[in-house]
Amino acid sequence: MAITTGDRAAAQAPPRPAAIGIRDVSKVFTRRGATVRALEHASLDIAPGEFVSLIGPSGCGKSTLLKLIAGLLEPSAGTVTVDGAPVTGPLPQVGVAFQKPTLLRWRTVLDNVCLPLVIDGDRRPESREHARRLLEMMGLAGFEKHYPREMSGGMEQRVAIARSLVNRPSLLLMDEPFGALDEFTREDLNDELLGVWQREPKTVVFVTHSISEAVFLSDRIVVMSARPGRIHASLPVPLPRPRGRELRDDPAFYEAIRDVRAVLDEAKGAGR
Ligand SMILES: Nc1ncnc2c1ncn2[C@@H]1O[C@H](COP(=O)(O)OP(=O)(O)OP(=O)(O)O)[C@@H](O)[C@H]1O
Repeated sequence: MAITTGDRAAAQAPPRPAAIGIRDVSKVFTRRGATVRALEHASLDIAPGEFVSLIGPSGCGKSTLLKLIAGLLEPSAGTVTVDGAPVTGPLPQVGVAFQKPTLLRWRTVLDNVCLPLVIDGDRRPESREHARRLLEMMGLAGFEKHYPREMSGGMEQRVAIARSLVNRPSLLLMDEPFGALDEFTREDLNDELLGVWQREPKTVVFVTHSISEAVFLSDRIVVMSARPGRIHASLPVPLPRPRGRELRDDPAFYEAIRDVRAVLDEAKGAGR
């Protein structure tokens, strides 16, 4: 099931209307008189419900692209739309999860998950119940009253993911959320994330440095090249769903990893 150049071209145009539209977007940073072209002429459509990973060499603009979609940065040129409307700031339908879980030490696990509800002024008991259910889905039933200091790194990250989902975002942006975790914990969390995504379908954009993680999770992998950051290829992942841990022993999984690695090597060359 090799990924061909034809697939790459076809993947540029998903059949459904876009949840995210990135049109000829460039981002230039200026710091102490120096200019960094972080992203140049990036165009990409992401369909509703699609799980897309961004992968590429360090500094190729993955986080920048994610922050542009999140409304945390403004493009220097081009437009970013979410659900058809131009992004001008953070949006209520967008959840974000970053590499550091950044939990509030003085709040319990459940109160950390409920923080976005407090910010939204949502005091409904059913919303708090939803927070409990998310903790359960993330394998943390019984830990509601614990404090972050009593949790491991992997458990803290599970809490952060439950928090990012609590106000039922239709779009979830994740920037290397499992990058600091050991491989076993990362695989467990990949399984749990897919479980939640299958139960509560939503569009996900996921930044990672791990090819196997990107293949396991994604419908499509967008490979970026560096200096300046550009979109090099868009690769559909030809593996059926639902995906469970047995997939990690499947030769088709390794074949897909090999194909993505080859394109990533090509992208690294393109950036030099
Ligand atoms: N706020 C900023 N000010 C100046 N330069 C920035 C800023 N944010 C990012 N950059 C630069 O833009 C480029 C792209 O950065 P970005 O963090 O998007 O890359 P990345 O692909 O996510 O990197 P990594 O894989 O290492 O996390 C880098 O050269 C970085 O130094």
